[in-house]
Amino acid sequence: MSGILGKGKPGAECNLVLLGVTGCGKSALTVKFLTKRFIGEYDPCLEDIYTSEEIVDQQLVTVRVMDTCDQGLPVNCERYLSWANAFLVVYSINNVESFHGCQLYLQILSSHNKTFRPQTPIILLGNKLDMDRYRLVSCDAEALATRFGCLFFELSACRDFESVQHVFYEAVRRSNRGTERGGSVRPMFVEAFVEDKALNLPSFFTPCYKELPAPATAKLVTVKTSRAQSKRRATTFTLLKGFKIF
Ligand SMILES: Nc1nc2c(ncn2[C@@H]2O[C@H](COP(=O)(O)OP(=O)(O)OP(=O)(O)O)[C@@H](O)[C@H]2O)c(=O)[nH]1
Repeated sequence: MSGILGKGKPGAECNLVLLGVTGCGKSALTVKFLTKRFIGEYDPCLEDIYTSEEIVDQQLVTVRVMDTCDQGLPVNCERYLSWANAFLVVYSINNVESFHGCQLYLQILSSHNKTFRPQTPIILLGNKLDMDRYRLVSCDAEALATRFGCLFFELSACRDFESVQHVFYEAVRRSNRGTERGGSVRPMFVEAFVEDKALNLPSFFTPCYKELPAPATAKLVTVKTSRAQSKRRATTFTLLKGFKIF
């Protein structure tokens, strides 16, 4: 198992796993990536895998996203450890416990990576950037990302879609690079991109509360239920119907 985004090869696939304590926004980020919408209500017991055909760097990729539900501490990690091509470890910037939860996940992933080659890329994600005025986690996160050699982004599931898509696409790219990921990756902030004019980045990184039009590229293709330990099964349709979409 490795990043399998083969150049020019049809049928590239990438399995992404979202980890983090309850309420950090894994489902909101997943649904935002898949539908461009922010979800306000959710079923905290849902764990599913969603599949979407994406064009990443001119390459068609089947991206599978596992939105996990550990209901507290990480358990039965085997269900995603060898399945994943990249991990997105999520916390809320306004919740210290969620940040502590990330540290636990990073330790598990790190020890898995020590025995697993090529190493599976990890991205640390500070979610709920729109709650910046209630921020409780800041530079600790940057230090944690550096310590575990992962990329670091801050973003918001209820802000612009492009920032969320950028992070998911970066996970796909990293999964392809595999061992190229060094031990001391420079931490990155989505918001830092906005301020760094020298980088000459496209304007879509500007934070934005406005919802974008209906999904075009992020169409849902298939849905598989594969919960090793969660309580309820549901198709994407039911999941999306069950959510209140703003
Ligand atoms: N303000 C704000 N709220 C968010 C954001 N992302 C998620 N939320 C809210 O946070 C709550 C939890 O979000 P979920 O996406 O269900 O969190 P989760 O990590 O999937 O939680 P579990 O399914 O229990 O593991 C919901 O009320 C969301 O509406 C965000 O970026 N900003």
